[in-house]
Amino acid sequence: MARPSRQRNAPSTATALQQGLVVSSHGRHSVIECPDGSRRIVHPRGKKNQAVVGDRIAWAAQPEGQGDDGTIERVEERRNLFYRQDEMRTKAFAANIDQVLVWLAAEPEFSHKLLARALIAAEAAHIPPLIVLNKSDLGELHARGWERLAPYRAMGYPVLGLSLADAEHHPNDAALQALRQALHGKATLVLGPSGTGKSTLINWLLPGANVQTGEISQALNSGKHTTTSTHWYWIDRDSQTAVIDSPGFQEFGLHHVQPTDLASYMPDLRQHVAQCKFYNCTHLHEPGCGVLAQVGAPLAEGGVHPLRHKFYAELFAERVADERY
Ligand SMILES: Nc1nc2c(ncn2[C@@H]2O[C@H](COP(=O)(O)OP(=O)(O)OP(=O)(O)O)[C@@H](O)[C@H]2O)c(=O)[nH]1
Ligand SMILES: [Zn+2]
Repeated sequence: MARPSRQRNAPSTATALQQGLVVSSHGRHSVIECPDGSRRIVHPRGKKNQAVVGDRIAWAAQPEGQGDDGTIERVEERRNLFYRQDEMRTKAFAANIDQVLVWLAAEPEFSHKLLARALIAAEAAHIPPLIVLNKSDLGELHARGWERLAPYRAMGYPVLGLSLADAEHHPNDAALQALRQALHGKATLVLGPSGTGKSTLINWLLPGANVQTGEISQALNSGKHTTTSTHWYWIDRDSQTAVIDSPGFQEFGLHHVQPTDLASYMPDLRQHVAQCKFYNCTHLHEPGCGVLAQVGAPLAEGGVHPLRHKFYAELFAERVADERY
């Protein structure tokens, strides 16, 4: 029996709202996990889908006869949101996460700039980062990458070196165990360049992960395997530990970070700011600047690596230039 058409867009006050966790997102559609573990597709009432992976949402079932998809009625308040932003748009990675794992490898060689930008975005969102350098089986190349990470270790970020090659045959490997330990009980967003082993990581943590996303994502992507969307994977039976993978990126805009806040999101600079003579010091040229005084000093003694200060100055200039327009 046909229903009156006005019901189509009527708010669903009659239907009790249900809770769901957004586990993947595909443009206008999101896949949610319900408290009973079942999954279903939901979409917003309006054009734009505000929900991102990791969001808790309240959703309503469609009136009978109007399909299985639910509608997103409310996105619950977020604990945090990890995102990047350029002039054009904001690109959210995930909400409500406990840490950001920047996943790098001996090869391809990582970019300091992208790493530094991702770390600043994490600091700005108050989400603790950790760094992994994969492919330690590549010897010399790995040693070089490890050396390039020295400033990040010195500024206090946890950095793990490991190899996922043949990982399933080395369950007692100390570094792999340390990684599992770091992930335990948390929701971790994994972020990193292409070719570093992120898919290998998910498959090691969760053999058969592709199967788990199976049916619904195939329906939404017309069967082609996609790495262009973000997925939330529970890696334990109790749904306490999750990893979230995300598509790679070439740019990491920080339009949401004020130039004068930058130093407070860079731990190596931050530790010296209190020594600056002027309260509004930009740490670029001022006399009596606590940061400039440490540029080139040994890292072990709290020194600021010259490349880090150069990066800071460039990013500062970039952000100031953005604000002029
Ligand atoms: N030598 C070595 N190779 C590895 C290791 N981990 C992964 N690989 C290889 O690196 C290549 C890239 O791994 P993927 O897991 O596809 O990398 P990804 O980060 O998911 O890359 P995209 O899918 O392009 O985003 C594959 O050939 C893996 O077999 C490792 O620890 N050592
Ligand atoms: Zn200063």
